[in-house]
Amino acid sequence: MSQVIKGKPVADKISEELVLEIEALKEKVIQPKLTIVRVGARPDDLAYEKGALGRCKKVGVETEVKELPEDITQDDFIKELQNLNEDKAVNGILIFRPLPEQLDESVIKYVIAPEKDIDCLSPVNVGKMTEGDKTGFPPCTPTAVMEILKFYGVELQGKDCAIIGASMVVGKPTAILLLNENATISVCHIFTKDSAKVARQAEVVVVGVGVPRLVKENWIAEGAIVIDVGINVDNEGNLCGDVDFDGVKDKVSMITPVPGGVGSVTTSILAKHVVKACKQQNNL
Ligand SMILES: NC(=O)C1=CN([C@@H]2O[C@H](COP(=O)(O)OP(=O)(O)OC[C@H]3O[C@@H](n4cnc5c(N)ncnc54)[C@H](OP(=O)(O)O)[C@@H]3O)[C@@H](O)[C@H]2O)C=CC1
Ligand SMILES: Nc1nc(=O)c2c([nH]1)NC[C@@H]1CN(c3ccc(C(=O)N[C@@H](CCC(=O)O)C(=O)O)cc3)C=[N+]21
Repeated sequence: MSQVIKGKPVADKISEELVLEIEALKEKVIQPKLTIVRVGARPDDLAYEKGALGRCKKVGVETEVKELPEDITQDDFIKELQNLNEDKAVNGILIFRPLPEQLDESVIKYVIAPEKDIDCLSPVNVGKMTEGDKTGFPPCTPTAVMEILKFYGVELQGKDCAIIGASMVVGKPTAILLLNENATISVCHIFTKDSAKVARQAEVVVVGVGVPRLVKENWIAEGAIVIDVGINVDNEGNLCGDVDFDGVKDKVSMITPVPGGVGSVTTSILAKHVVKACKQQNNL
């Protein structure tokens, strides 16, 4: 029996908890605030921004979007970021990635204040995540993957997991978070000889590659659990994942849909991280 595991119940549960936490903060006259830094207007960034602003409003996190020109210089960008680091009213900073070419992420990642870095750009947070230090902020999307697996009762200890895609926003951190739950991990990327074979041997498959419906029926073992992180627009203009949902759905035990899966939980995690940052900054 295949179960389509939706993001909404997971997102709703997180949001309900956040509403209570934020009410308690407001009684102390503390207002959590997220600032989004967007350079230019990539459709991907705008889609995430829309979801993020909507979710934050719903739970009571204040938001601000710093929209910067596509051709902003590295020096000007760093000045803007330093202002946000110093602004006491700002608890969380989300910088949309990838940044345009003239901006050097390898420098910028050391500028963002780690305690405000709610999507794991800073090496401090990458290190904390790797060590399993819960005071840090792992990236929101991989955290959403973990929350979905937890919500639907998937036991990870000792499980064989395959991750298809190895970016710093999705694949690599997901591998680390699964490893921290004592799963056994294989990570596939563009140089992997046979990703389908690796996926076929796994009990849990997490996919984040950005290729519409790449993962077909012959990639998936009978009864596997499939988490599809991809958000793509296909040739007909429809939103679709990196997994051929219709092709694999009868073979799996659980699968996330797109839309309505991981993407809908990511924004709740974002709001949750802002509240966590706010509490830490107020020594609560
Ligand atoms: N649900 C959500 O909230 C979010 C969804 N996304 C979605 O997730 C997807 C991935 O995003 P992102 O990680 O940023 O993308 P990137 O392009 O940064 O990374 C894609 C990764 O997949 C690998 N890859 C590409 N093609 C293949 C292939 N045929 N076989 C195996 N590996 C492959 C790449 O390998 P290499 O590096 O070697 O080229 C790379 O590691 C996109 O659809 C994006 O829209 C992204 C963020 C949040
Ligand atoms: N630092 C950084 N972190 C990111 O995680 C990141 C990024 N930069 N840059 C852009 C990409 C793209 N991305 C999306 C997330 C959600 C939707 C999305 O459509 N969300 C819908 C739900 C979609 C669904 O239901 O599956 C919503 O929130 O309402 C789209 C795109 C994040 N990214």
